[in-house]
Amino acid sequence: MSALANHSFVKMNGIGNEIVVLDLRDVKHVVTPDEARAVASRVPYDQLMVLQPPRLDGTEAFIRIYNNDGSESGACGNGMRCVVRQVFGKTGQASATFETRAGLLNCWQGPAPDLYTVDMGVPKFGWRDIPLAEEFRDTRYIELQIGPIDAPILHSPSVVNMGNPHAVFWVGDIHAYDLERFGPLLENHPIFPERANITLAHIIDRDHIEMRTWERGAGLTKACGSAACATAVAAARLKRTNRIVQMTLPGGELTIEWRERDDHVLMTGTATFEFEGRFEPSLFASVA
Ligand SMILES: N[C@@H](CCC[C@H](N)C(=O)O)C(=O)O
Repeated sequence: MSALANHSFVKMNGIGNEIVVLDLRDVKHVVTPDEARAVASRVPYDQLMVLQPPRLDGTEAFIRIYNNDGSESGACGNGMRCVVRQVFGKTGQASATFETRAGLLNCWQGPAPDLYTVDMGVPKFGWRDIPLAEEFRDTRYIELQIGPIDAPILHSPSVVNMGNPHAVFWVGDIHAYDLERFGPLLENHPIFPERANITLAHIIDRDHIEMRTWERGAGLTKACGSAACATAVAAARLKRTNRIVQMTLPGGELTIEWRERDDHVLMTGTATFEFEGRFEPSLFASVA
């Protein structure tokens, strides 16, 4: 029987990004892609955040992040705020460090009781780090377009790795494009050997950007925290915004700071508890 049978979980959201938090620190089990998909079929989520026993001194947990298609990601900003809220609520801590595939993440209580800040680390811009399938010396804009060659619909995205790959297309109206149609084409474009998260972003002014994202492995979501970080950094890199910006996403607001002194990206926003449940054993009956 699956180790997840009868195990409790918590359903949350990070400004509308649907998150399931599963604390497996007391169980020696690595969730399989089949199990991740089985969970998504019963408790629909964008990301499943699994807490495993800590591997390093001074960390609370090693976090595995699953998309609802069963693939794994190195980063999930909104999911991390949900994990942080759960852990702080249980222990009374006001700060903690977690390990993910992308490295160590320091997290702390934000400037108001319902706000949580995650240090998302240092963005990477090298073409091999994104990763891209071919060399681009300047990743502030890369040559990539969809639509007719002489009248492209979307073109010249900025690319950033924020623990996961992101492409940001700069547009005048984020609602004027069929992201559900173009998202999968761009996510799976051969230029992105590990696929990519695809964002449409509109710079309102030097302190404010609005955006929406088609997520790798999860589809259209109400919010993507790492995409908000990637977009803020890409805009500041183009000198079009300041290093602290307000990000408006379909599900809510995030504040992103690309810290001057060490280039770390700090993401601040809310995390919302929805309900707690327990997995029925039958859910995993046909799972390897
Ligand atoms: N929603 C997340 C990002 C989730 C991971 C992404 N789909 C990927 O595979 O890279 C966030 O808030 O950052």
